[in-house]
Amino acid sequence: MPYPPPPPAEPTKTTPPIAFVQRLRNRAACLCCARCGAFAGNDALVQCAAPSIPRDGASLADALKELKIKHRSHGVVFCGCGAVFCSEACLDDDEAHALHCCGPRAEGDPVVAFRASICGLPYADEVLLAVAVACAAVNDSESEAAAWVEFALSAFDASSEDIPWAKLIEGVPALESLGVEGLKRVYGRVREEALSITRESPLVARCRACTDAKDQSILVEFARQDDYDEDESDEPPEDTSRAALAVAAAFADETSSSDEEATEESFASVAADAEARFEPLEVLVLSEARPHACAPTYTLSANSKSAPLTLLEKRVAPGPATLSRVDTVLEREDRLEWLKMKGLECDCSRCRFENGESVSSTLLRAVAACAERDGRFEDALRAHGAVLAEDPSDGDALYGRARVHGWSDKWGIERRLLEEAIALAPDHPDIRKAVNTRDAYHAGACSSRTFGFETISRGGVSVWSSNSVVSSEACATAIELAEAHASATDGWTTARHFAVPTTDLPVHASPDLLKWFNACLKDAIFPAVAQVTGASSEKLRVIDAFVVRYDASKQKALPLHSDQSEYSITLPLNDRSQYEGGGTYFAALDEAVNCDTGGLVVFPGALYHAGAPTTKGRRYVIVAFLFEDRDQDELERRLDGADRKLDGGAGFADDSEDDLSRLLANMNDQ
Ligand SMILES: O=C(O)CCC(=O)C(=O)O
Ligand SMILES: [Fe+2]
Repeated sequence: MPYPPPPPAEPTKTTPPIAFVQRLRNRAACLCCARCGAFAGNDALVQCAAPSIPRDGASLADALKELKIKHRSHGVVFCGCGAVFCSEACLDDDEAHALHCCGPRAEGDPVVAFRASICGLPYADEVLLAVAVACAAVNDSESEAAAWVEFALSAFDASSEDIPWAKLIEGVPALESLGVEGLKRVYGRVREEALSITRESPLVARCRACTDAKDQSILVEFARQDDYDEDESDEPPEDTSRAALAVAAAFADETSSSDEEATEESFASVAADAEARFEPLEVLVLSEARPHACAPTYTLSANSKSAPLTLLEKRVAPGPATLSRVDTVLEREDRLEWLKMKGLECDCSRCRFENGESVSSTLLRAVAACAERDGRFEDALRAHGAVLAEDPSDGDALYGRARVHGWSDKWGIERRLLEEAIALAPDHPDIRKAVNTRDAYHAGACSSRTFGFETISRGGVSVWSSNSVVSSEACATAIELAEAHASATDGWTTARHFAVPTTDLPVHASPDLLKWFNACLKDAIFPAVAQVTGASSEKLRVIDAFVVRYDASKQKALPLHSDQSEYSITLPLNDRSQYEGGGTYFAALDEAVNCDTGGLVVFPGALYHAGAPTTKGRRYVIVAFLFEDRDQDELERRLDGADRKLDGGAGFADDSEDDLSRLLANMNDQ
């Protein structure tokens, strides 16, 4: 990718939420430590078990025993009531939990009865959360929870929901001071104010981070059990955890060498849609203090140990730290509707901008940034456009406008806009960097060589592979250059690609490697890609190119993903005798495609693919993201005047910046 994706979240201030809710049978199947919010247990085991375990706490431990998981060795601590903790310390520390815990309680205890009666309610999580908050408040009058409860009591009408609060009070006399009315109010407030925080499924993240071989083999074994998820409820089967585990299975050492076929089978059958099917973890956080904005400056995200308040942008608008009470993806009317239900009105900069009012450039930056984060690219362009209307040489907006086109797969337009941007804001560091990357790679005339390719097709999907495109001597040189550069600098990077980071080194970071690669592009790679895809070799362009290093004892694989490219290539640099496994796995083909040193795999970037695990040794491969710059033709054709008549004479009389923008906008529409 030519740019980093939306800025990596930078935790600036940690504000622990008042309470976490544990969703034992929710769709996301994730458990958090009831005390600190850490994902309970070592990795995914408990989370995986969640769909199949009964909600009432007493049988949780039994259910897990049946699953033959030695959960204690994974650091999970269960309270008999069904609450899960990450450690004994957290269990001991959680005084609020101790208050309403029904673990040591006998069958028929009012608290047990209370839990049993709420577990079927659609808002059971919020009820539990309200109980946790109420308990924390009566336990510690200094706590944030206490202040929050006080607020709820003073400012909220009792909720009419039919929940047996009296039973709870019967079992937890300390709650008597709040009374049924008080508990109702707290609950009502929780429902109104609880903020749903979504984030990437922790399960996926965990699987990704899972490097311990022992854990992996347990995960794999678990993924293969057929009967663990039998669920007698009417709900549709929840197999997302299995899917995640199948992804994890693909990472496992033992199985990929001893029972490769079985692993590949389970991997292929479920992993393709695994990520798409995960519902993100929801942590409900109560946060009355921070004002709402539809393009907030902060977000709350669940981390491994806490829920940090995260600054969304480095260059944020001045003013108070804001959080959004609504999903920022919603249209204005829907947001207002939701806010109304929460008793809030909104007059934030985003609402005003969307209402046609004028908003300062500083605030528009936050509006644009929020739109970019949400993937609302049209909205982002409107906001960048409004900044540029005020100041046509605003570097941030010029860069933002180009970047958004890149993210929308309009790489040709992105290039033109970068050209325009560098002319208007030559000192802007991001624009300069993007232009330098763009200009680094070969573009133009290529050799007319042809290569022997095998086409692997299934269900309308094709991938091409050739065993000899670049010589093995040349490939050995590339490895030497890459390693030499890595040891002379900061080494291999691991965070250049946000969603699926590889251990890699950008080709353009090393002048020698770049020179080597450009010669390969011109002489072999572009002609080869053109040969199989039908693209014009002269119009092929590199979006990004990097040397990836897989190592059986370090990063051995890459999860399923699609690339931001029209075509992608992988070019193995070392001999197959130096490693086992490896190759590019294609979900649609259900096959990992690999080739000899200097060979080439070419595929459409949109195809769902993964880096198959390198199970032994080390594997080097060059990956490049490419596109065919057809827009150049289009631009020339239009500027030639060919379209002026069609445009009724209103077309592109000169190539002023305005006309270029219009032209680009027109091309956008096509
Ligand atoms: O290693 C491979 O074969 C695939 C790498 C890949 O897909 C990527 O880096 O985007
Ligand atoms: Fe990829």
